[in-house]
Amino acid sequence: MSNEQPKIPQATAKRLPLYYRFLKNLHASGKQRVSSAELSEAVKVDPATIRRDFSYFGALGKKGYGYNVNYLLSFFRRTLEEDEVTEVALFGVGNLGTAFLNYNFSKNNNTKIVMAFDVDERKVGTTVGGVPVYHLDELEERLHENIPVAILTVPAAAAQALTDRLVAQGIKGILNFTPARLNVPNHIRVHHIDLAIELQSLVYFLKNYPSPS
Ligand SMILES: NC(=O)c1ccc[n+]([C@@H]2O[C@H](COP(=O)([O-])OP(=O)(O)OC[C@H]3O[C@@H](n4cnc5c(N)ncnc54)[C@H](O)[C@@H]3O)[C@@H](O)[C@H]2O)c1
Repeated sequence: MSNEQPKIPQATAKRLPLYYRFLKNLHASGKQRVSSAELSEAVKVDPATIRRDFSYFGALGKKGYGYNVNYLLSFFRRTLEEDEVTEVALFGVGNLGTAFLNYNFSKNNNTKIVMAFDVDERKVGTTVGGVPVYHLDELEERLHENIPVAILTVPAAAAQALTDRLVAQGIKGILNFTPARLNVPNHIRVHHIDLAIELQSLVYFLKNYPSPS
């Protein structure tokens, strides 16, 4: 995809996400155009640098008009590959898993849960939030290399054995909502979200570091 794009200097490329975020906000507020002076004020980059940066994108601002916000946004989206969706599999369609399936991540994100697994026969074969639920026995058959991420919302006791199977299947990242600490090879990334610990830590900070006002 990036083959068709002009080569952008690294310093310019680093500023892209900054411009992009600001332009998304502008677009959301209904603005159609923006001047380099306005952009400069918002992202704290001088207008000359902005004009040079934007000339790499083929966006030549018109005097007295500025830049077309839609044009810039579509350029940034292509360049930052935001259109590319990462597919995710979810394991454990219980209280938490069901909530995640019903919450459509893809609305404001570039990830999408495309399949779910459970061991409960009452759940297997159903569709939750538009996502099909398969039996865990079908993991090796269904999970393919285009699904690099797994969300674990199974009971803690089932988490490690499941993780071993996911690793054998070539998973790259795991978002772990169970309290179990997972053992994985170094090349696999695990993000652990422990709501009980987060809540405890919030309460601790409220008690020990009350706000100054
Ligand atoms: N519910 C919460 O608010 C909450 C909050 C924080 C963390 N957690 C953690 O998230 C996990 C899920 O919690 P929950 O409340 O949704 O539990 P739950 O009991 O409602 O759901 C667990 C689901 O996993 C399925 N399951 C069991 N073994 C499995 C396996 N090997 N493979 C696939 N599916 C399997 C069960 O059939 C069930 O549908 C737990 O580890 C829990 O500690 C839950």
